[in-house]
Amino acid sequence: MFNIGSQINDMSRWIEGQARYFIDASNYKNVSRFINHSCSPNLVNHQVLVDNMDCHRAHIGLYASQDISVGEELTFDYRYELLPGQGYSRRLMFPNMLECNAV
Ligand SMILES: C[S@@+](CC[C@H](N)C(=O)[O-])C[C@H]1O[C@@H](n2cnc3c(N)ncnc32)[C@H](O)[C@@H]1O
Repeated sequence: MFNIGSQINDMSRWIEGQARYFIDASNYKNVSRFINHSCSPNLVNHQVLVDNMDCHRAHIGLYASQDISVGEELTFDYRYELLPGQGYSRRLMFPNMLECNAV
């Protein structure tokens, strides 16, 4: 059996401490590169293990957090941080750009 909890904690250490992995869309990208930031987004992100249980290869999945109308812009919160055992809290992915008044 795999210990998912410890793998998730490993992932939080990358992000909180010496992050060894990041997503760079300069060479390989998908449609998610067009999604803008919002402080009140209609998408949330979760790590998703695809094909294997290796958290080093986790995908970032974007999921609707509410009903979304046809033609409505999709947005997610760029502020993102994993905390051990707590899912995610917030950290600016683009620190110079986007501040939200509400935390
Ligand atoms: C992943 S891209 C999003 C798609 C981009 N707006 C485009 O048209 O290709 C991230 C960049 O979009 C811009 N951006 C994203 N959200 C924004 C927002 N809420 N307000 C202003 N600019 C935003 C910033 O320039 C940011 O570096």
